[in-house]
Amino acid sequence: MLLELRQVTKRFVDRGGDFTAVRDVTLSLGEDEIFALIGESGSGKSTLAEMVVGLQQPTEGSIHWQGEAPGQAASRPHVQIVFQNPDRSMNPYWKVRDIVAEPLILRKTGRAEAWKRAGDLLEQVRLPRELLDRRPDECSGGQKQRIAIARALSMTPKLLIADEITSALDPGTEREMLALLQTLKRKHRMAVLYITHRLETIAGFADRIAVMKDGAVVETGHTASVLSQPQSSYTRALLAACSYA
Ligand SMILES: Nc1ncnc2c1ncn2[C@@H]1O[C@H](COP(=O)(O)OP(=O)(O)OP(=O)(O)O)[C@@H](O)[C@H]1O
Repeated sequence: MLLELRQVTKRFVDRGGDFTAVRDVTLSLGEDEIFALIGESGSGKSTLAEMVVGLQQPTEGSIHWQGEAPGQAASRPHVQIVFQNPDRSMNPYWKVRDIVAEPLILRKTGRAEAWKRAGDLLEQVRLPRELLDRRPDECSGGQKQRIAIARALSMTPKLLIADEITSALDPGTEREMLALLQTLKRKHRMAVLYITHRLETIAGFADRIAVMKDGAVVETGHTASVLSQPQSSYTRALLAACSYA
């Protein structure tokens, strides 16, 4: 297994009191699988993802990476996250070539080589090299998501986390994005943790899914069996609310 979460809980404490965002979650992710995390807004998906990346620490439980001692405070270039709003991770004044090349330059790749790799990476996410000279506001939302993926790929991740990356895209662009993620997963032999509130998007895409409600995983299994024979009443309700009804 690439990654294991064992009884992970995250509690936030503020003036309003205690709030448990993630509750006793145990999950594992294989080396080249697409794992979808499904749940309504506020169910704890992003908090879980942030713990996997290391942006948040679990209050209880532990996260184990293959080949890494538990709790080892390593920087993790091998896990990259792409967010719903690509503008969050892009400097609006920079050209696309600098946005995609930045992680490489920070890791001491020479500028000329990093720019060349930026062009290759754009091709991998099926964008024309002409985009290298544009700024983010001259690109569409779907193009910006692909640019964010290209930048993440520059770190050759073992795990790519996609947090609601298709939520703002039209259905056709969303389908293209999912097909692209499948191709990239195979080419780069990486795992994908795909986070969404839309159960209807993951049939034929994700290998396994976990359904979250109020911070807890209420059901997990192979996508086809969860969709055809949901065990939890909550999953059944989600299915009934979308086109599987
Ligand atoms: N830093 C924080 N302090 C206090 N509460 C937080 C913090 N971060 C998240 N929460 C709360 O934890 C809960 C889970 O949030 P989270 O963003 O993980 O949900 P989500 O399923 O990703 O939702 P969405 O799809 O809307 O992004 C929410 O109720 C949120 O308000």
